[in-house]
Amino acid sequence: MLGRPSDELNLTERDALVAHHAQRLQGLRTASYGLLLGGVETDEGERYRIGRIGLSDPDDGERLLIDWRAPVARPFYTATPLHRDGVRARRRISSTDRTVTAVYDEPLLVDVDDPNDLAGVASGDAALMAALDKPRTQHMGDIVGTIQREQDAIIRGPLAGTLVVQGGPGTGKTAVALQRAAFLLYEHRNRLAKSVVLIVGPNRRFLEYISQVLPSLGEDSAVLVTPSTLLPGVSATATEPALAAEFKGRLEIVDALKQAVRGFQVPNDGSRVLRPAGLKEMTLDGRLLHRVRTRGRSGGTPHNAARPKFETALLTEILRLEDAEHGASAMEDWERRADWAEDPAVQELFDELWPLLDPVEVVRDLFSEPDRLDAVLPSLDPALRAALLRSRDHGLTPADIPLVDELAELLGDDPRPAAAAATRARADRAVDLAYAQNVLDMVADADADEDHLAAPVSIVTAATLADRQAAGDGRTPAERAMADREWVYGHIIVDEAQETSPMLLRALIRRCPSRSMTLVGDANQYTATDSAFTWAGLLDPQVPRWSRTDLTVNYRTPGRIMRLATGVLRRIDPGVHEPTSARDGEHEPRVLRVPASELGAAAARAAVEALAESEGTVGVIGPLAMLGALQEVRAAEAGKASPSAADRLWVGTPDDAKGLEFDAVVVAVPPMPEPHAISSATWKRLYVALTRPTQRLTVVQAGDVIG
Ligand SMILES: Nc1ncnc2c1ncn2[C@@H]1O[C@H](COP(=O)(O)OP(=O)(O)OP(=O)(O)O)[C@@H](O)[C@H]1O
Repeated sequence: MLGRPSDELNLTERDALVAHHAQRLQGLRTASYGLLLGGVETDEGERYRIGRIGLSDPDDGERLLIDWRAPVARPFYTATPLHRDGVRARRRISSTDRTVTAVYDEPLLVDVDDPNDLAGVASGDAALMAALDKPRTQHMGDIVGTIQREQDAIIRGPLAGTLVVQGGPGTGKTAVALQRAAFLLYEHRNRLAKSVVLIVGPNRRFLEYISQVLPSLGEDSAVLVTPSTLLPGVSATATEPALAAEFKGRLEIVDALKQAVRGFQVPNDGSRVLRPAGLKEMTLDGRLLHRVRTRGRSGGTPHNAARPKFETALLTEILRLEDAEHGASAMEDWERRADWAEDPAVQELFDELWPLLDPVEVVRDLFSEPDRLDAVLPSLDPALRAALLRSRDHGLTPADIPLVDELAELLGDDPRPAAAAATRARADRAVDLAYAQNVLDMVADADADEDHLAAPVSIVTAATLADRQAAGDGRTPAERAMADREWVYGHIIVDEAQETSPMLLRALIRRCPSRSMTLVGDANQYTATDSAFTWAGLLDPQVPRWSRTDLTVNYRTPGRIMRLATGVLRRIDPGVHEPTSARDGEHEPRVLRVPASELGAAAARAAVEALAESEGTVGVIGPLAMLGALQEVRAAEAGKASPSAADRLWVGTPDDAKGLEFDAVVVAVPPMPEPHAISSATWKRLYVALTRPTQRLTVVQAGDVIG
């Protein structure tokens, strides 16, 4: 078969089978936690049980469980007494791991004017309330049992096009975005399992926080990155002034980068003297070099890929000079070119006049060499210029990453090894694809007798298997996507999307040119600059058509706390509409005023109290300057009575806290200027901090800006 030695074939077949079944088993195991979500009874008396995955009886093929994403499961989420969708009763089941903890029955065929009937309907809310009141852990849970109607419409929205989901804090944007990823992977499995969904979150802690959601829904064809880790092999660990970051995020920088690359192509600084081995020296004058540069640039080939074109042009000029000096040569042109190309002096000239460039190095050069920066951005404001310039060994910042990506495009690959490798890869791929199809046919035969295990994880296709085959190391499509800068994803989800700069959006569109994207975020949580954020401002220049849906119910922050938080937001926008809290909560927020010198100690005391008050998570949110002291509380707690205390305590800045939530939150507010002098980004950071709790809030402030 396909000319492979039979031993190798058997081994690979066995590997493919083992990998396939191991993946299926893992999916079934994961789905078995909280497997049964509930069910519906239709007007015709039919009953459907809804589950995390679909299952059929192996003996008679009867459907035992319907996958929550199947169209017939939809009324489980959307039916209400007013819009029953043919359903007369619903049952929701809550469970912890494999134990059922509560059953909520909800008749929908009711007289909505009869209070007795409505009592039954309220038990649907009880399931939601129970879910909202559950203590939080370090990992976000899925909401598959209690998705609300307005959320369901977003989750099941079409794959094509760009969808913006705008919603205030706690409206479930992250939860909905992840459920949507799981839905799309189910609905468009053939396409997305291969092409993979990219999920972009604000920071590493956030990715860790959401990391369990997709696996718990049986999905693994997703890659999770932050804007700092978007590019394989490059990561941004340094920071820079907001002024510089904002400027680098503008689309205008693309022209500057193009100019910067041109700055490396045959510098316009006079003539060069070539000293070939054993021959008379030769002067390459400015006009000649100009011609060579023009030919190298012709056709708009990326810089590195254009190097052979430049070399050919330079050699043509050298031959011409040689002919002029010594008369026409008897040797063939190609022989003479080959001879010259091997001369070390010529090679040195190639490297000097058209160096092969690395995108990271170009970024380093551009922002550490004042002359280079001035050449491409001649009339920069002095403060901005100072903010952009840094030492050459300064680390990359998140705003540099889209620039590195842009430069990678402008530079192209090193042409020499790549050309040969690409041809080889194409030939190998054809063989691997045919081979993988054979293995799959065999797996399908082996599966015929266990059809009931409707695969909860990605179905292995010939291309997928071929991909792993070609990679030679059993990597999944997600792993391959993560390692490939040029991977084109099937769909992109961006969380905290209000922080996306135009340049980052450009880099993301490059990874999904069809613009099949879901962007979730909140304009009121935009903190990168003091300007107001609008979705149209971000999207219109790069996404011709996009639609927007708003989420309006806050499932996290109790009403009592939300009122305090909204007061803060009204300082910058008196007409702002805050989301309505799903519950009012039981604990009034506490606001304590302390001398500035005692702020750290007071926040630490409040954190210890909060840890004692509940079993849940506690977040301490404060300014960067205070974090060291607060981290010490965290360390001290590790040694105290409750073994879980240190694990339950998190400490960070408002920016770190974006997207996260805690059962209890302590916000430390340092001394502030008069309210009118506080920047809008600072007010928004306070708003982010105050909206993180699910139960309790303590504000410890050195002034009186809160309350
Ligand atoms: N339908 C639901 N059922 C149960 N819990 C829900 C539901 N919708 C949202 N939640 C919960 O509400 C909390 C807030 O959700 P999420 O973090 O997704 O909000 P967000 O809009 O992303 O907030 P922020 O903008 O503040 O980051 C989470 O604990 C989430 O699980």
